[in-house]
Amino acid sequence: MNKSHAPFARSTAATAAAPVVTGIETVILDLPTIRPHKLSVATMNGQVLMLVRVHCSDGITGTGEGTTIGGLAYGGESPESMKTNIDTWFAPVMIGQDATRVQALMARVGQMVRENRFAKSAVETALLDAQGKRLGLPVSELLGGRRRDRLPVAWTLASGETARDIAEAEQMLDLRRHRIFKLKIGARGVREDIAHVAAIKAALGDRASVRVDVNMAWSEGEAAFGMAALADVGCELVEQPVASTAALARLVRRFPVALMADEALTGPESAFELARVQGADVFAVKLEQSGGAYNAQRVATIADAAGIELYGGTMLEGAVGTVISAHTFSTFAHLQRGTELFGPLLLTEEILTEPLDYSEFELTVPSGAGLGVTLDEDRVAFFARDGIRKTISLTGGKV
Ligand SMILES: O=C(O)C[C@H]1C=CC(=O)O1
Ligand SMILES: [Mn+2]
Repeated sequence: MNKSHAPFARSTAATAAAPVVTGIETVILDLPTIRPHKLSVATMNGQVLMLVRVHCSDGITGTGEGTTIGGLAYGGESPESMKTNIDTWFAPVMIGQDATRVQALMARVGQMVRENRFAKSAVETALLDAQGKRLGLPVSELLGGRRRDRLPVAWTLASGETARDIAEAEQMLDLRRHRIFKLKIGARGVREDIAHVAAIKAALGDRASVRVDVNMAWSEGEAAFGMAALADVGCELVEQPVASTAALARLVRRFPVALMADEALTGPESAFELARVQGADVFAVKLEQSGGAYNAQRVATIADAAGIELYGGTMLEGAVGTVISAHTFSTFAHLQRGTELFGPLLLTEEILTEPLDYSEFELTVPSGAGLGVTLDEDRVAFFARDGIRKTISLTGGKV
């Protein structure tokens, strides 16, 4: 080997100096939501989080999260499959490896685990959290450096009832928490949905921006009719009305309303294809869908190069998944459409020792080392599946 390359030739295997991964733990949490959340693909009556902890030989532990929407209703992974796959397949590949070389270690995982973007995102988050704590730096700085400390946050109106959605939007405006609203449509007929959007936009007027997410429920014909009608009632953006990229490309720019890709966007390759066929005005970038923070940054770079706008999406993650997304979106060169990082606010329970700061329509990106948040271990133990709560209910409170 050429000696001059020696410093860069270190494998991910353990060296005397570098801390290594010593253990990986996973846990599933079942958390209640403030109300049912109705999407065209599923109605969520609670949220399930998979937390992963990566322990390292220097005593540092990093935490990551894997979360889905409606179990398997949205994609090929569930919190339970992530837990099984991390325990069974990721852990043996990672244990004993240099914990400080996050990208090299994730490449090693990638050689042994072909798919499983969500689980990879969770594990990469934990490695980044640990490395940030080790270096005393926020994860945003490991990702190239934040460009902003605060992110605008949209709220999703998805109670399924127009009047209740309007009341909820008014409450959010009063609290100065959200002024961008995403309406979940597609479960009902197109005309009924348009009337729903029109009523909400008419009630909120210029005080708020209104967008919709169809979650692929429409045919191309319904989408053509629906997008024209949505433009007429003052909706400014339509998210993933149809499933296919080819159909998105036929719909884009035909109507005076922006078209955003979500489900069609599953990482850099699909981002490149969407850009190539000019299939969207906006990308909803999600860390889990992209396969982690670095891949989300690659998606954002492709969008920038193609003149596509960016929106920071969510898989309705809890605090940990939300915060890694916030760190990553804070590094994007452009974030024209803001974010929807409201996941923790949909849950009735706080699992951090200090809640995230949502104020003045924005979320503050934490500035402490690593993710910059601390889990409340008692709460985690309480909500763990098969954990304390179950023990209490089985024993009638006598533990
Ligand atoms: O965008 C989605 O499809 C999923 C998610 C994001 C916000 C929300 O309410 O649901
Ligand atoms: Mn969506």
